[in-house]
Amino acid sequence: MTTIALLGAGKIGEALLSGLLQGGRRPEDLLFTERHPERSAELTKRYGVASADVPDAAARADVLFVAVKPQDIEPLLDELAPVVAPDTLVVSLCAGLPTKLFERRLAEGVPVVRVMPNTPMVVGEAMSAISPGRHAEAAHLALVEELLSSVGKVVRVPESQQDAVTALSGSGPAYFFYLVEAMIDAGILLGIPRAVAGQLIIQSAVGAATMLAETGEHPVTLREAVTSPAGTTIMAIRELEKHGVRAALLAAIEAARDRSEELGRAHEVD
Ligand SMILES: NC(=O)C1=CN([C@@H]2O[C@H](COP(=O)(O)OP(=O)(O)OC[C@H]3O[C@@H](n4cnc5c(N)ncnc54)[C@H](O)[C@@H]3O)[C@@H](O)[C@H]2O)C=CC1
Ligand SMILES: O=C(O)[C@@H]1CCC=N1
Repeated sequence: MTTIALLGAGKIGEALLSGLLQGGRRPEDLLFTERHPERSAELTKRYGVASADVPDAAARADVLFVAVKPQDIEPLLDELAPVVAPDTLVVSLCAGLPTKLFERRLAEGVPVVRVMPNTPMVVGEAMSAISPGRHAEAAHLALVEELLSSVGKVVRVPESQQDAVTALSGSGPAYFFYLVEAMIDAGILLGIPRAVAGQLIIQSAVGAATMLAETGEHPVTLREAVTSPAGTTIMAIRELEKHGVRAALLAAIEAARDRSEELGRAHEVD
């Protein structure tokens, strides 16, 4: 059985740990490293998975998932460099960091796969985009695809698109949460109790997302079906257009893409 170690068990690391267990991986085939001892103890208690230090994880695991913040990567790379064997697969979940960074710092030939997942991983509905580094072969990509399929959907993209993917689906759930939050506020404005407004908006979001996923219809077609001539919806759409919501989304996602590129440039390699 493949042994998998998660390096950094925060929000994404824990979501992956939990998803891999739900997908049938045994606790004894999983390990994690975590710099906060109380966090380690909590996770071991919750999932029955042992913690390890970085050299131990590198010695025992076939696959290392790197799930620390991009800003915390350098000390981890210092620890990993002397202990990662060339046949260990390194999978980075870090926003912005190019596979070249890992290839430059780790032993020659170490296969690296870059992944951009998202937090719906906690409910098995992640969208993960994967890209191979220079030494990653078809079998490595297939293994990463299989592992991430236990926590959601997976697509393959060229690494040159990963900063854009980070802005779209990596950060994407935050934009939907923001929209839901604003719509619940609108319910409060209109005098609906918060709990009822929440129920109305969340079920509308679930229904709309399910229609998008299951009907295969274009979002424009689905929106037009809600928008009756001289009805209520068109009055709201006019306000959204007047306030530049579409342009704001384009600019917001472009800014997120730029930040992902900037996070990578902080560790610039040729
Ligand atoms: N939160 C999100 O929605 C997404 C995050 N990501 C990426 O996933 C990575 C993790 O993000 P989060 O889980 O949100 O961050 P987080 O801050 O919740 O988790 C990072 C964890 O790594 C631990 N850590 C840091 N340095 C360590 C070291 N040297 N050894 C062991 N543990 C160490 C920290 O104690 C923390 O628990 C980031 O690189 C982020 O860009 C990717 C997609 C979505
Ligand atoms: O905000 C961030 O930097 C991370 C990466 C994508 C989603 N969250």
